[in-house]
Amino acid sequence: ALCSAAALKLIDILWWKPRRIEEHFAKQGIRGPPYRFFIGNLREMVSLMLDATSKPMMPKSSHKILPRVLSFYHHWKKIYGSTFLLWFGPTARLAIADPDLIREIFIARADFFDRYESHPLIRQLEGEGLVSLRGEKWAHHRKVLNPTFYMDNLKLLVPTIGKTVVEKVEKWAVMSVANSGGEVEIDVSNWFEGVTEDAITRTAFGRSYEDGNAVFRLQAQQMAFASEAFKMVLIPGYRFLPTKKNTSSWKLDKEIRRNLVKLIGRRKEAAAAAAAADEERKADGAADVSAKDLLGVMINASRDGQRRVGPPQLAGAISVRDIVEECKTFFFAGKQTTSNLLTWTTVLLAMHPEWQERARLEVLQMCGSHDLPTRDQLARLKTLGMILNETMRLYPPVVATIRQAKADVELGGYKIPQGTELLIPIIAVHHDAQLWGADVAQFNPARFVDGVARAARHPTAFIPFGLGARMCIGQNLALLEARLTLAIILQRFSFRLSPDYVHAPAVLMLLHPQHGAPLLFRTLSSFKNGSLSHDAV
Ligand code: HEM
Repeated sequence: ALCSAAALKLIDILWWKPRRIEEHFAKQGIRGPPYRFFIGNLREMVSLMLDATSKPMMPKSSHKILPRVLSFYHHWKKIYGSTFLLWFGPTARLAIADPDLIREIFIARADFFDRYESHPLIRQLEGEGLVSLRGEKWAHHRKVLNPTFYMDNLKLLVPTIGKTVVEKVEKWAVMSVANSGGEVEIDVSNWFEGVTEDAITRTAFGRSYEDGNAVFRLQAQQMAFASEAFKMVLIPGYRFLPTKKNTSSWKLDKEIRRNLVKLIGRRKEAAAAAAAADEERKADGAADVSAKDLLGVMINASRDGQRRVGPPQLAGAISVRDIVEECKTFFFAGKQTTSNLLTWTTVLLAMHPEWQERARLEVLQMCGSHDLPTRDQLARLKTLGMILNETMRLYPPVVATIRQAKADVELGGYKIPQGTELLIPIIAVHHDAQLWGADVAQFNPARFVDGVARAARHPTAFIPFGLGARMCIGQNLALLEARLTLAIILQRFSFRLSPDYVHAPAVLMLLHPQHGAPLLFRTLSSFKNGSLSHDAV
């Protein structure tokens, strides 16, 4: 009897419930591709995606990338309108691209929605940190981690990150001068990852850079195993099987934890010693300047939590496991997002040399041709800011996000049952001609000349970092890093697309160039002439 009850329940989940949900939405005028047993619309989605990514963009330099990048959305939107129902297996997702409804979901009615429950393997990849936490634990972590991303704190990183970028690009200068054509070819999509990894390591670990780097190396390996395992997602319980990859991943997990526990111990000792020295310095009247790295603020919060009385969950103590998970999350959320932004910006500046020239002129006027840009100079690079916004409009690194209704809720007159997932296709909002005008597919940074609020016909038309309380915590860091890196490159090089570049934006979790982004860099004569180190080459 137990068996047949379970079987009935399964049939309900896989067949009757989806049919009821379809009917519920159909009555409200919301339609979509029909549900198919167990797989939902996955087969059509995969086939649309494979078809779209089998050929490059046509015409070659077009920015009309929605049909290629989010082919299933583009395809069904044409048939069912911009609000429609689709099926990720037996899970219903309502696609919503109306900016008024988006505002409701993220701001006015945010209490009714949560981050959706991602697949356990995705969670393993992204860590059980800020991105996936919910409720009180999320709120506590967000409060503890926020100060790390205040501009006053981040600006302390500018000289260190800047120096690393300069050292890295100096190698291009040497190579380009040595090459007969005077140019060097670099696949920037790989190259920028090195830069953003460095920045995120410094933000996370500060003074413990070397140790932090070792932890991130192990996490990168573990992420590679998790991505492999993701291919086996249809085998239930696969991630618990003692396969070779799984056991290696478990071993890595232990090693990461061991390293972090050691590191935390050392940091606690150093903090105690620094506090003692600080007392002495304060007695001498010296100023206290110290960057708050992620690890430091979490260690402090864990100590504060322990000091408070009361049951541990109420005290909100942050455990070593929490710290491990947050490290994973920040590595995951902070590295490729920013390197993708840098990649698309350089690709677009290579495609639009007139904007590259304007950006360079501004950088040279503001920062000079050799000096490391300061944080204040970077903040005043208006043209570069407009270019970054226009890049994120057309090529948002995070193309979509998902929410889940915590309870039955009404949204713009629609009745949404508890548990329904909402798919917000950020990129479709950014490519909507009704919001941006007839030139929506043109790369035109000038549309941002009077600020973001005036660029479109709706305040919620531009959401590359999300919206509301769960908006990206790393936004300041990402933009500061992007301005710094681009300013340093523009000071020293002009660049164009390599003849090998194929314009093929695609989504693999994030928006990335499917066939890489090879660009040709040439050292500027203004830079060569003034630079002793290059004259010597
Ligand atoms: C150009 C670069 C970046 C883009 C486009 C981006 C985009 C986003 C978006 C769209 C969200 C919201 C997701 C949602 O509402 O479901 C988000 C959240 C988040 N981002 Fe970023 N991000 C970038 C860089 C970074 C960096 C550098 C870090 C870390 C240092 C970071 C850490 C996070 C975290 C932790 C969250 C979750 C916040 C929360 O739920 O409280 N991101 N990001």
